[in-house]
Amino acid sequence: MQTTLTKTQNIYDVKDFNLWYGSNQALKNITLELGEKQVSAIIGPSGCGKSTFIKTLNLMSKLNPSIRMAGELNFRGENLLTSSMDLADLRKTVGMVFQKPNPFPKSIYENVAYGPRIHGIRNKKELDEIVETSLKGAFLWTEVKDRLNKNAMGLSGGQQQRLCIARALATKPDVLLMDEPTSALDPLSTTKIEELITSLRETYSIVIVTHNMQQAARISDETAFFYMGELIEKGSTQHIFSNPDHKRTEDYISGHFG
Ligand SMILES: Nc1ncnc2c1ncn2[C@@H]1O[C@H](COP(=O)(O)OP(=O)(O)OP(=O)(O)O)[C@@H](O)[C@H]1O
Repeated sequence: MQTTLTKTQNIYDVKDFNLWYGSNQALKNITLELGEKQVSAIIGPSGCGKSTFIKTLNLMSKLNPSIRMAGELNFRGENLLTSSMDLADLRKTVGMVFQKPNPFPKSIYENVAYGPRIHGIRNKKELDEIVETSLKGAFLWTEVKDRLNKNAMGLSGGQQQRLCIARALATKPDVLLMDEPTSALDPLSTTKIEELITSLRETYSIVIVTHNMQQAARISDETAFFYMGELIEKGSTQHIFSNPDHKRTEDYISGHFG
């Protein structure tokens, strides 16, 4: 469990947020704030809406035409549901890492340089610097610095996931969304990613969906518990794991259901 940081401001302020897949309502009246430069964990049983929620934070949900959203999804004070913010700009600021590592079938270098190139950086020296800084930031540099031109698909699963984190860091985001980033990894790779998240928390606001209670307890500052599309409670991780307000939260954390 992380020591509490002095909270400067909230990066997200979600109010009365609802989401439907066709006629099926997956998120119901969600109201919560997500703090800047801290790790916020989203937990809850399968199907409670965790992935749906995290995907709305960079409007990935807009890719699915059956989805309808209502309410407020304020990012730095701007409601993403009504704002004209460019989606590419939003996704540059709000990076995402998925459950299964998904590097491009290109070289390690090209995976990291891809985002900055799309955003107009052409200078080789500048790209070299971004690639090195991002790989260092993702704790991968020493393992790959001598084979940057080798295909990323030749890396181990854990290395691929750290490469995906480096790829997200390369566009200099403020927020990192991580949807079960370690569920496909072995325990050693999981530990490395957890250490990485703890180090990134100094610089980035991180939101992580996890099924792993110990992981949420180890790395997050705040935890939100979702159940059947509703937010049951959210608070400091210490509070949620030691003395939650709701019995359902306690039952879930103690393994009585889910
Ligand atoms: N693409 C989709 N189309 C229609 N319904 C969906 C879609 N994705 C999710 N749902 C529904 O939305 C609800 C929430 O699903 P979601 O995947 O967000 O839950 P989750 O908590 O992330 O689950 P898990 O822990 O199993 O990944 C479920 O009822 C699910 O069936």
